[in-house]
Amino acid sequence: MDRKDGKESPAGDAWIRPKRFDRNLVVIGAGSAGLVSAYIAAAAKAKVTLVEANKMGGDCLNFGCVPSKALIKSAKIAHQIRHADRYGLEAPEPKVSFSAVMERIHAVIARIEPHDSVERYAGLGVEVLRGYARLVDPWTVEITLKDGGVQRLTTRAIVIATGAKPFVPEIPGLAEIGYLTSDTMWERLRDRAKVPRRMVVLGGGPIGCELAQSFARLGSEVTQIEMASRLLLREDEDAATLVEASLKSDGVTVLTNHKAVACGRGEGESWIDVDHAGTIRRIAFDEIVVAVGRTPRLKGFGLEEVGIKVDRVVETNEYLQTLHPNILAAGDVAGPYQLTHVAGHQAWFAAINALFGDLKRFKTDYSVIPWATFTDPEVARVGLSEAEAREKKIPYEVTRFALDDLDRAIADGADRGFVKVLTQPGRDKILGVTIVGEQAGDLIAEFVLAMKHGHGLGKILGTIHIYPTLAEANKMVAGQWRRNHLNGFLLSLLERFQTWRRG
Ligand SMILES: Cc1cc2nc3c(=O)[nH]c(=O)nc-3n(C[C@H](O)[C@H](O)[C@H](O)COP(=O)(O)OP(=O)(O)OC[C@H]3O[C@@H](n4cnc5c(N)ncnc54)[C@H](O)[C@@H]3O)c2cc1C
Ligand SMILES: NC(=O)c1ccc[n+]([C@@H]2O[C@H](COP(=O)([O-])OP(=O)(O)OC[C@H]3O[C@@H](n4cnc5c(N)ncnc54)[C@H](O)[C@@H]3O)[C@@H](O)[C@H]2O)c1
Repeated sequence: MDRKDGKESPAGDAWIRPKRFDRNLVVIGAGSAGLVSAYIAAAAKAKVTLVEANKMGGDCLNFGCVPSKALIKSAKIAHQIRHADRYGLEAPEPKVSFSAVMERIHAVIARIEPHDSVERYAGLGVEVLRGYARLVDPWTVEITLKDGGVQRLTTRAIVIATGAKPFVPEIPGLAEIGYLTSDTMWERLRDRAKVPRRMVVLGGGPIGCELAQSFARLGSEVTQIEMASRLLLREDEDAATLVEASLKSDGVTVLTNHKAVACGRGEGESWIDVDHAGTIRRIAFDEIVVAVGRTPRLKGFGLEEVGIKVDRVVETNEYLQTLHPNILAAGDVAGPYQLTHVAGHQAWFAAINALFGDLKRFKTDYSVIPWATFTDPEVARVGLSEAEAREKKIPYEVTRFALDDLDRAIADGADRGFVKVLTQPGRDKILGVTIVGEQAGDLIAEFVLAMKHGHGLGKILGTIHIYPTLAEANKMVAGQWRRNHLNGFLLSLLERFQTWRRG
């Protein structure tokens, strides 16, 4: 094909498409999206190169899901020790060795590292290059290798899986005083013997809430600052309210409707000024963690140079193709979600469409996407929230089951929370589920499966659940739905029948 053949690249007239290619696929970034894309390509017998500039495993393994969940576990145990008297045990103030907590976090990362290692992927048939990749044209990737040297590869297709990084707002003085983000905190706090005494967590999203609660439980005085009117804006208010109450009971000072306006240092300590309805308040701290969202890594590796728009995310169609159909994107860099399991889900579509898209393409399926925020209580969701249903004007009915009515939750002292199911009016078809409670992220799996395969609440009600488990909450909510929809006419007929049978 010569340069005038626009079939593969409508924007590619300025470049000459190679006649032959070194690779079937080059994947840029070895996080969740890149690893899965490369693995699928290798499984499909493609010649695939995976390029990683920093750490194999990307953000999830090194700076995100894995370290944060390891931190949450230590914090939860500290919390359980502190409140052991609720279970008839002595409740000493836990002695936290913060350096040991941090060491454990790094040990957990090290345990999981082999799953994402160069060796593992080489064994699966993926060539892994450590270095920084840059698009030269729609079919050529130049890699500045970590060990020195530059390598150019021509490739039929490219998957952009460069992820996202913490967004740092322009607050006067913030850069000068020094701040932590999820990218830096795990190394920067690694050798601290003690947990920071006073911490500010900027942001009330999932990252801010998980970190604020964990540090409070480990002994920090935490102030969490959120400029919106409440925490966890993506979730329904009833769910966020329970999380906020829990954070407060753990000692977090939650400041909603507070906007950070300036930072500085004076009299030996750092401070942040927050504006609440026109009143400025100063908060002193030892460490500040900025957790106000994550921005896709879009710049500096040639996307704009090949004409791809990079306003917010890499612009793709429903097949994850950019304006060059042979350049696709997956994971945080593509959006619309920023979740490891969605990155992996998209990766299948990106890899298959990259390799076979000119023969058959598959539309990315976002119909049933679950997620959880791992605060205590956890908040898990799949499908519509009430707020979304209202906004989209989708008719719905709500059925709730409160965990303080569930035997196992009562026995475990885990009775804060609820299961809330949205269904189509008059039908058991599930539109969305929110679960707040212990292990909500695990409990929701049953609803994810039901929604994925079109099973309604009736099917969940008809399924045996082990007694006594937290999972029974799912059946309970289905039972509640059934009771709400009993047929009055049928019931009165039954009553008359039974009366008649008694003679
Ligand atoms: C604190 C925290 C907690 C989180 N917790 C959860 C959770 O519990 N559950 C969940 O589902 N998600 C969670 N997430 C989100 C999750 O980490 C991300 O959604 C996921 O890592 C996205 O994967 P990705 O492959 O798109 O990007 P990444 O994991 O960011 O990988 C992209 C990789 O590309 C590399 N790269 C970038 N540019 C180049 C280049 N030009 N050349 C070569 N390499 C390049 C980067 O070095 C990086 O390693 C959390 C995130 C954070 C920060
Ligand atoms: N358990 C999980 O699945 C999990 C955990 C952590 C992160 N993540 C992913 O990472 C993404 C990023 O999370 P996040 O919590 O950083 O971002 P977010 O966008 O979810 O929340 C950021 C919050 O910060 C607030 N904010 C923004 N600017 C502010 C300012 N200047 N001052 C005060 N508040 C400000 C926003 O109003 C918002 O509520 C999430 O969208 C999620 O997809 C997932």
